[in-house]
Amino acid sequence: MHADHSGKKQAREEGVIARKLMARAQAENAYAEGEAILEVRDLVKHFPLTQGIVLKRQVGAVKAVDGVSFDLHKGETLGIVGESGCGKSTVAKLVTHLEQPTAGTIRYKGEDITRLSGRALKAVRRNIQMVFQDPYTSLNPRMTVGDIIGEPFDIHPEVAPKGDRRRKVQELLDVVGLNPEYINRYPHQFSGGQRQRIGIARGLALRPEIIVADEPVSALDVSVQAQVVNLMAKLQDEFGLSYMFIAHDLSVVRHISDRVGVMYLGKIVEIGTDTEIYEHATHPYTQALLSAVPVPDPEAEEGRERIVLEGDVPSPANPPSGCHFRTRCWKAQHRCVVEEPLLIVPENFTDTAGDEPVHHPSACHFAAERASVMPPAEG
Ligand SMILES: Nc1ncnc2c1ncn2[C@@H]1O[C@H](COP(=O)(O)OP(=O)(O)OP(=O)(O)O)[C@@H](O)[C@H]1O
Repeated sequence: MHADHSGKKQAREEGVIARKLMARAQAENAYAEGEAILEVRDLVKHFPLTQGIVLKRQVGAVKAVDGVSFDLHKGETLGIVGESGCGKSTVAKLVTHLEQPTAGTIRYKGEDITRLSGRALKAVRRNIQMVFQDPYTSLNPRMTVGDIIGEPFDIHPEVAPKGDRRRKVQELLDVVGLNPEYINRYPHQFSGGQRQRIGIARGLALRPEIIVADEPVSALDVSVQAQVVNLMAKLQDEFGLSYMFIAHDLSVVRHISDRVGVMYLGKIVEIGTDTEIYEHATHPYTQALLSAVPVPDPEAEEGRERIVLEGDVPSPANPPSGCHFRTRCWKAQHRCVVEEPLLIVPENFTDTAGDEPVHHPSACHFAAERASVMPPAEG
């Protein structure tokens, strides 16, 4: 009796949150360009490590995401960059509610959406969509392109009533630069770049406000990568989308990102505008990544320093004490072993020319610019 009552109460509350979120999403100008529509604070995801087959015992935890905070502003692209295993995909899954966080909060348009269920979750999911990395495995080979792109309408029939679906799917094909007549074809009949366009069309079907793209171009040839990134930039303008764009190297996100966050072992170690990160990086890890960014002009390449990081990323099940990066850092000192650096704007600190104060946060006790590793500014 009591359980039934609380179940009804929960359903009612979910309904209220769902309606609030839908109403806000529909109020076109409720959120102006540049306002934070997503606020992530102290997000943590630990995956338990267990031993034993019958009686499973927890013997530790993989600290995939270990205290991540950032804002995503309306209409912007936030690039998230870092080596394999640093927790980028897990952040993406937490934001899109494919995983539940161990701790921390996610607010969407001011509303706490961290632990939603039922109708409220459905409403949020409609507005925060994911585009996956691998266009070869993320599309069901037995479904036609029309069915793949139209599948989200099964869950949200209010967006496209049955009789209107074919037209909507054809519109989406057109929007992503594919021939609307291909609606009955199967994924294997398309190239890698075209398949990623199909994935993007599917992500757009419910007219979300936020798209979380997890390495959307990493599986594609370099020549095709630029086309897909350009398409995403065009769609962003057309639909006023906000993107979280995940990649493992800095060169991919440079063209599209307004701001970039650099992740290492479950934490953001530096975050700033594209100019701050690409021209005034102060964290040694960001500098190492920047030094590996290829530049086409051999003259510009001359005199640039290449920082080669020793060893692999340590296991997130057993990260180093203090600063997680210290085991691979040439600046590491005793302080780095005992004191974890906070992600803060370094105090009284100016750029390499000594005239501009540095304004962006960097989680390093010895944050400082190193001009010799920066790739030249984009022309
Ligand atoms: N479901 C899970 N169970 C246990 N460990 C997991 C799970 N998902 C991810 N991990 C671990 O969490 C860490 C972070 O993984 P994640 O996939 O988020 O990293 P990533 O930076 O996206 O790497 P990649 O680019 O290789 O996908 C890794 O050590 C990974 O093995």
